Amino acid sequence: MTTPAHLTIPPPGPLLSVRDLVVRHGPRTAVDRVSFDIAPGETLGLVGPSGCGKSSTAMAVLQLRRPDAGEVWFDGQELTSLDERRLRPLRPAMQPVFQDPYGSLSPRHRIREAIAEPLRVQGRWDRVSGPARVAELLEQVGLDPSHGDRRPHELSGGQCQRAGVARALASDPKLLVLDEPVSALDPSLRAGVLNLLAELQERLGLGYLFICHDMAVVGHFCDRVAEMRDGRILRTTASPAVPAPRLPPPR
Ligand SMILES: Nc1ncnc2c1ncn2[C@@H]1O[C@H](COP(=O)(O)OP(=O)(O)OP(=O)(O)O)[C@@H](O)[C@H]1O
Repeated sequence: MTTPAHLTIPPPGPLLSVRDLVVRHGPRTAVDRVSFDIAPGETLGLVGPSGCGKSSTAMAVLQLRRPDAGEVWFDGQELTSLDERRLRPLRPAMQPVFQDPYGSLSPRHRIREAIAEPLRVQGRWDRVSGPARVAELLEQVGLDPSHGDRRPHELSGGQCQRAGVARALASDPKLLVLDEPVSALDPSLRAGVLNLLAELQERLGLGYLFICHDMAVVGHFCDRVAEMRDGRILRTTASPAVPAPRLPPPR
């Protein structure tokens, strides 16, 4: 039986749509008219040799570095045309997770405080629901409540990266920009963090821009892969239609 035309639901539009993005560092064009889309719940891998412009693309998508040209449509809004005041309320919905798990958390603050900070800054903290939300986030990323009382250097790299993910999730994001999120981790810890990211995506419908130089990881983890060279995207290919098996858990 066919569905009447007036009852069909249109497919959701892209969560992120990047159009002809240009980023220059002085005379050097690091990103040269790059375009791509990411749908809700989708992972786009961005791969390419060192210096090809992956991180510059990520920073420009996040508007942490304003691009020199092009458009970044996120959740229906064009970000490059917004001034900082109008951008501020949109920033929580797109969160970065960087390579160095220790570098993205203040060494002075306990993990619990680091996760609470976005809730406080965004005016979503109260004495009852705040600590409960932090406890829930710790649990969501597979950390014990006791990890919340430690400082970053008292955690392993993998635990610290999980804490960084929990802090990103505290902002209720729709998009995570993952810039080499497991490259600095001991190989035995990588699969655990990647499996966590896959589970969170499934549960929360997050879109991921996933920067990585390890093609084996990219093949397992991404729906589509964009290959970058010299600031340009050479091609975008789909991963195999059959979902790849989950990576084995860490030993
Ligand atoms: N802040 C900056 N000032 C000047 N040049 C920069 C700056 N950031 C990046 N570049 C240059 O822009 C180009 C792209 O760098 P980018 O870090 O985006 O590449 P990448 O693909 O992420 O590299 P890697 O994999 O090594 O992190 C490189 O030539 C780099 O040297």
